[in-house]
Amino acid sequence: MNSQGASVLSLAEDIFEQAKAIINYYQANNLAIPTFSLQSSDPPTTPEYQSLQNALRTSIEDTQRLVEGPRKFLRSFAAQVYDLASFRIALDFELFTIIPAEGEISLKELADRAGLDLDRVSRVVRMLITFRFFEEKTPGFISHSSSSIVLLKDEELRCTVHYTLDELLKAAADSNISLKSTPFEADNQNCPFKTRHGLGIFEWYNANPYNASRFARAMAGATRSKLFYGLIFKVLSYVAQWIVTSTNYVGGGSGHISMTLAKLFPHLKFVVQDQDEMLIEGQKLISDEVRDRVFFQRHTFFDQQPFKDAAAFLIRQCTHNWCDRDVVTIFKSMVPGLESSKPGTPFLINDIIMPEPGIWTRLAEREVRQIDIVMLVGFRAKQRTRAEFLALLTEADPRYEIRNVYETGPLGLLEVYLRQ
Ligand SMILES: C[S@@+](CC[C@H](N)C(=O)[O-])C[C@H]1O[C@@H](n2cnc3c(N)ncnc32)[C@H](O)[C@@H]1O
Repeated sequence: MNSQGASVLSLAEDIFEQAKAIINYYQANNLAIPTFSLQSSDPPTTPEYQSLQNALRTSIEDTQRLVEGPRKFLRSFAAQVYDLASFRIALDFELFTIIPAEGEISLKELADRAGLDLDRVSRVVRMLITFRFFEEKTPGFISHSSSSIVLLKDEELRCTVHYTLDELLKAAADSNISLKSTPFEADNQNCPFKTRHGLGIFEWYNANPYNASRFARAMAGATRSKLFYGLIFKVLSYVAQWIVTSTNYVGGGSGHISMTLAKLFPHLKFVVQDQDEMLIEGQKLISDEVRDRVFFQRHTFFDQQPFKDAAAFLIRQCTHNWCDRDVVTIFKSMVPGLESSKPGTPFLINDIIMPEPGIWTRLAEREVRQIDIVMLVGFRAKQRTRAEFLALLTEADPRYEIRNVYETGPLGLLEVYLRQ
């Protein structure tokens, strides 16, 4: 049935069938069915499970919309500002890490240790309890819930939520000011982040090492995706068969991807190029297992690529930070590196490849469009479709060709070569 003809009852029937399919998946794969207990494990991340999950979430969302109607929806949609304010306070005052993994803490002790008065700590915590973050099983005593404990245990996820609710939320709030002041300019000097913080995002991180370190940890966690490793693995396995040399990773951040890939490909070396702050973070993360095969090099991708004879060049989640004009420069700067490597050296672009509207399911499309708007707020940049990538590559050098596109998941991969 198309969504216009959906009724609450037909949607409820869909929900029942979709929930059964999810339970069948758990049973068929011998997995424990999720509960709200602290021991409950994360849902699977396989494409098959994600498609079942998406279908059920879409039906639940549609049912909720029909039942509450647009007026009530809009009220709670706009009130998310206050939900986020509570979350932000809880993160800034470290409530997620002060509350112990096991047992309870009194609100009084929580307030003392957080350095905030009892009244406001209690109100924030009780607000979050309405979202199943934390529990108050004994009046006045707080414990973790299955939702909040992940923010205690997973530091990278905590960093992701925190930097989003800190520097990015502030910038997002000023989007209108930024776009009204320069409605026809789109680059990182004319973006909401700069309007709010006075500097472009990377200059700001260079000037704010605490935030840069949090951002680097967030990147390491938020983008750790099995699907990504699957895609890169596929292409590097092919490359690694016949070249035993270095893979060059441009804008490689702290080098966490290279470190993981170095473990998967023990005969490959990796050169991670980035700005100072990210490389310092990388030196902290590197383990002895890969120390002799992952190297760091300070390099801006706007300058000509100095690395020669690479097995592959990889740029991951960088082009989305830059406007078209800058991406053309990045692609042009890569040419000397490709020309000084063996013919057929791939240039791998690992980023979201935006779908044309309406091709993906509604929730899957929303997820990548949210990231597209992050790029607008942070950089006045964008996520690009395959056709948009091709146009910029061709403008940079007409010899560029896209030979393969892997776009089975949210993070895609373009396999690009310089035609001989
Ligand atoms: C969104 S992060 C992606 C990091 C990493 N590639 C990953 O996938 O986790 C963008 C990276 O681009 C780097 N960057 C920004 N400007 C750069 C420049 N001019 N040259 C090289 N790297 C740069 C940033 O420091 C940051 O590490």
